[in-house]
Amino acid sequence: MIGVKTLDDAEVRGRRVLVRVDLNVPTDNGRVTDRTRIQRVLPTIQEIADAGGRVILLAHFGRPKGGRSEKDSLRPIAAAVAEELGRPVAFAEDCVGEPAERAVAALREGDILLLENTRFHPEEEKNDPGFAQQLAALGDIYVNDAFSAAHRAHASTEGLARLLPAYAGRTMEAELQALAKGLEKPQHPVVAVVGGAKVSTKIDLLENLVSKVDALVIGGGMANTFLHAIDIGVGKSLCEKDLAPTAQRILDRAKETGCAILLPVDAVVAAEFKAGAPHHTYGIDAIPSDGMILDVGSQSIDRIKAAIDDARTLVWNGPLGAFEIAPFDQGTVAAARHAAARTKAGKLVSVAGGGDTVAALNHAGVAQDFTYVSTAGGAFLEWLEGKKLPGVEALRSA
Ligand SMILES: Nc1ncnc2c1ncn2[C@@H]1O[C@H](COP(=O)(O)OP(=O)(O)O)[C@@H](O)[C@H]1O
Ligand SMILES: O=C(OP(=O)(O)O)[C@H](O)COP(=O)(O)O
Repeated sequence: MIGVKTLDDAEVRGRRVLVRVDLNVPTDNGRVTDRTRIQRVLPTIQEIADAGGRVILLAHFGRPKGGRSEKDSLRPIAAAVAEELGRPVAFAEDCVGEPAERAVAALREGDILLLENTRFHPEEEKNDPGFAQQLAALGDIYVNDAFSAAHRAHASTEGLARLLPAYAGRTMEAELQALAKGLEKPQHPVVAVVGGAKVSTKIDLLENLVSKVDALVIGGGMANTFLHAIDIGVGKSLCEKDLAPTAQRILDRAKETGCAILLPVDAVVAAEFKAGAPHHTYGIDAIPSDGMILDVGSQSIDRIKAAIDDARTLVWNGPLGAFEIAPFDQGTVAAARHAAARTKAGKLVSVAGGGDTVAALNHAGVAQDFTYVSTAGGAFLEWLEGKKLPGVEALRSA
């Protein structure tokens, strides 16, 4: 169904397996503050090591622009991976050349090695064929388990798949299966929930969604631009007024495709963007001129829940309000819990992604109840935009 070879098709015993992972995790003074991405790639690493493969992990960290820097070294991440795995992880000071070759040569069956940041070489981001060849020379086969970096056509995410027998790792496989269920071959009706701060970062995404889904819920700061476009006053709310024609075009397109658009019918308004700020719920026609919309109101929440009840598939990106500051998290939390309950009851396939979306679902305490929550930010958005991801395409044509 997903059109790629997986670990089921790979013979790994005794072989040097180059495994591309995404270890681009948040850190504070070298300490990893969220290990989700590390935990996601453990099954692939364990499976290959347990089957007698020699695991060579390839990853980038930060955006060092081709130069070496202590702050972008993967060395501290190797320690975190080892801790999570409960087995040793060797580290090589460079991802190509003598340090890498020496470390690879020392690997026994079942051993695990992490190579230093691929982006310490500018050739990585240029997808330089010579650099990809140098990486390929270190392995016998290639496994890509980094969906969240698959929107980059880099040597370690794309080039390598063209040089070695290439397979999807278990996380990549799960991600592609979930995405196929979410939007590529979903069960209809499909409802998309899109929120977040701005329209400007999600124009392509909204345009793609209105041609694919049956209903689109627009919430968060971006809803204000749509409300402004249909002549509803939004007071001092976040609003990209210059994008009103774009919002109108998306609304017109939705009419053509028969996609129902759900905009807020009421909103929680405060005078300032601050936790616990005095707030009041107004009908959407009556937003005070000095007020700021920070969440959807209770009637809007009921409509969103009803739209979720009508759907068999849900795709979600972006919070419905300023969920980081209470009580403006209520719309997001209520909708997330409702979707989670429908999913647990076996009535909904729910797929969510995006940095703040994952944080919002965790905040609501229901991320584990969704069918799939992607750890990808940019790659998930590009997929929602309907773009082909170079890392995935390379696996498909391998
Ligand atoms: N009504 C609103 N006014 C201001 N900011 C909002 C509003 N609704 C949501 N936001 C903000 O949008 C941000 C998330 O947007 P975004 O980065 O687009 O989401 P994601 O990372 O999931 O794609 C959050 O920080 C949230 O506080
Ligand atoms: O963390 C990442 O991006 P994301 O936060 O958009 O998911 C990926 O590792 C890609 O990194 P990049 O955006 O520096 O190419």
